[in-house]
Amino acid sequence: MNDSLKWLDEPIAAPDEKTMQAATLRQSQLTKPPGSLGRLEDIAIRFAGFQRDLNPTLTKIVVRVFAADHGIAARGVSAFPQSVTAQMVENFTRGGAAVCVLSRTLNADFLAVNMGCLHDVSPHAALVHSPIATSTADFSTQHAMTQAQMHRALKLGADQTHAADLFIGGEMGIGNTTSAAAILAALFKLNPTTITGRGTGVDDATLAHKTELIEKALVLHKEQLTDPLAILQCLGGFEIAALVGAFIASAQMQTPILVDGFIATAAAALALAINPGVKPWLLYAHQSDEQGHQLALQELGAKPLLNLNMRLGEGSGAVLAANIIREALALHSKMATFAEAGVSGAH
Ligand SMILES: O=C(O)c1ccc[n+]([C@@H]2O[C@H](COP(=O)([O-])O)[C@@H](O)[C@H]2O)c1
Ligand SMILES: Cc1cc2nc[nH]c2cc1C
Repeated sequence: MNDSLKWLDEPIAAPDEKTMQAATLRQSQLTKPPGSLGRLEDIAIRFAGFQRDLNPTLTKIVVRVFAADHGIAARGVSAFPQSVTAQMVENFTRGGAAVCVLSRTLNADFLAVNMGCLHDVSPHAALVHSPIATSTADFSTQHAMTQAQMHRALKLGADQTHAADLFIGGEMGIGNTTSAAAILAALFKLNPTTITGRGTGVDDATLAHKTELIEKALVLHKEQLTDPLAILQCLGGFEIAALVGAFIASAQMQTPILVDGFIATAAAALALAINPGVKPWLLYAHQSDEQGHQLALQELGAKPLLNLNMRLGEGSGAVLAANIIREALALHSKMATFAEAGVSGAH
């Protein structure tokens, strides 16, 4: 691997088995029929392993929303104009976007990261300005980005991670469901018709056009689509590359990651293909309404926490689902045991 990418291969420690065993025992002693808190029990046990602490908490939550424009969007694959990417970045900095509202309730450490938009964005304390270019190139005719651009985007994403109780990576980029569908089709060798969806809400004709462009791109780049980094370079976006870098770096610093919707899942799939050690640190927040997300989750063997028919992106589904993790951890550490409460155990 190229020297500037060596960090991607750095080993990732596994969550602590001993603490998970102790947490499993504690779950069996809490005042409830065994297993009755369902997946909330597994979440608490996993977090005990993440934090090497029998009483894990969700206090420090880092939310980073990476935004970038896509060359493919000029082909008319979205229901919205490309100018919306930069406009939404302004909305993130002013706190008016869905992910901002949800992050505030959670008291999360929130920042937007401009990875490269067609339109200027005003400086703001809640905005990291890291543009790589004004947009990626149109991947239906050329590589979406140069190798140097991809390396920078991966590193800039990694730079946004910190040791924390949870990392959430969101994205914003008009056209990025086309990029994410192409990535997933290439990575899992799927027929583009099964994985391509309506994104922001395109009509039937635009969906057919979008699918055709992906089919064309997969043929054009065929020879190169043999490893995850080449797939990212040919078909990705700067914000998607930043997510890949952030997911790998988070796992390397033993910070669990809550994956959001369709685009974040494409980034997680690439991160896993690059460094499989990421796997135990990933949790999946929700099944997006984007057609293809269910299939992508299935390919990953991932079981999301929620299905609320959301398809917004921004990290919104993940920030929402973090509330469930917080409650799972509160139950785990604050419920009384049978012995403490004087409640009889099972026959
Ligand atoms: O996260 C998802 O599952 C999701 C599904 C559909 C759309 N989006 C968001 O919508 C934008 C991309 O949609 P589009 O139609 O422009 O490709 C981008 O900003 C995403 O955050 C996100
Ligand atoms: C308004 C709007 C907000 C978004 N947030 C994430 N993707 C988005 C796409 C649009 C169009």
